[in-house]
Amino acid sequence: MSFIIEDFRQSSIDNWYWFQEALSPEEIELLEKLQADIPFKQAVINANPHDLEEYRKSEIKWLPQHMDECRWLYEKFVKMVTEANNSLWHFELTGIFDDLQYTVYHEGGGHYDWHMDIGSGIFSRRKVSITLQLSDPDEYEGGDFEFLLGKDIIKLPRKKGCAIVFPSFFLHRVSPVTKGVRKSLVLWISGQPYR
Ligand SMILES: O=C(O)CCC(=O)C(=O)O
Ligand SMILES: [Fe+2]
Repeated sequence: MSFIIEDFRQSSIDNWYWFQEALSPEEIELLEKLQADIPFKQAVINANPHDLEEYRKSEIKWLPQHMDECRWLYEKFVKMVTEANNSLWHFELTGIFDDLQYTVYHEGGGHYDWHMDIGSGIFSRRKVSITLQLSDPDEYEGGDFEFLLGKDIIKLPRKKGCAIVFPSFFLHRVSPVTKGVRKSLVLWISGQPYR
């Protein structure tokens, strides 16, 4: 009789991780100066492009990986994702396929409906997502970043400068902003399709 020896390492795939102060107020100020020179792009979604406005209403711009001034930001994000991944999931992560996304949701319906960050084609490489709150909770109403886990809606922390790290297959949304403006910084860490 022979036995197959497997590595039965456990993975907490239904759990997330967060950092209370991922960026300091001074670092956020620096980032805001950096992004001011970059133009906004039309946001695309991988769900139903016909419902663009209905599904997602936000302004986005990309902070390029190759821009030297952005390097410190990428380093911080990679460090956070590595810590989260080593603690919870143990996914094979190999790189960053998309640039850092700077996102703005305006009063009067700025939102992003329930979605996963993975999809077919190039989106199948996203494995871990990280979102960083760039706005003071007092500056806006609504605009909650939420997970749908089973039938529970989980509201994530709103504190300016905190970051939430989660598997890219989590269903998540940004509820409509009813007052003020909410901003976020999002990055996806990639690898071969999940393993
Ligand atoms: O704005 C956020 O915090 C999250 C945005 C998001 O889920 C996305 O761009 O995929
Ligand atoms: Fe997302």
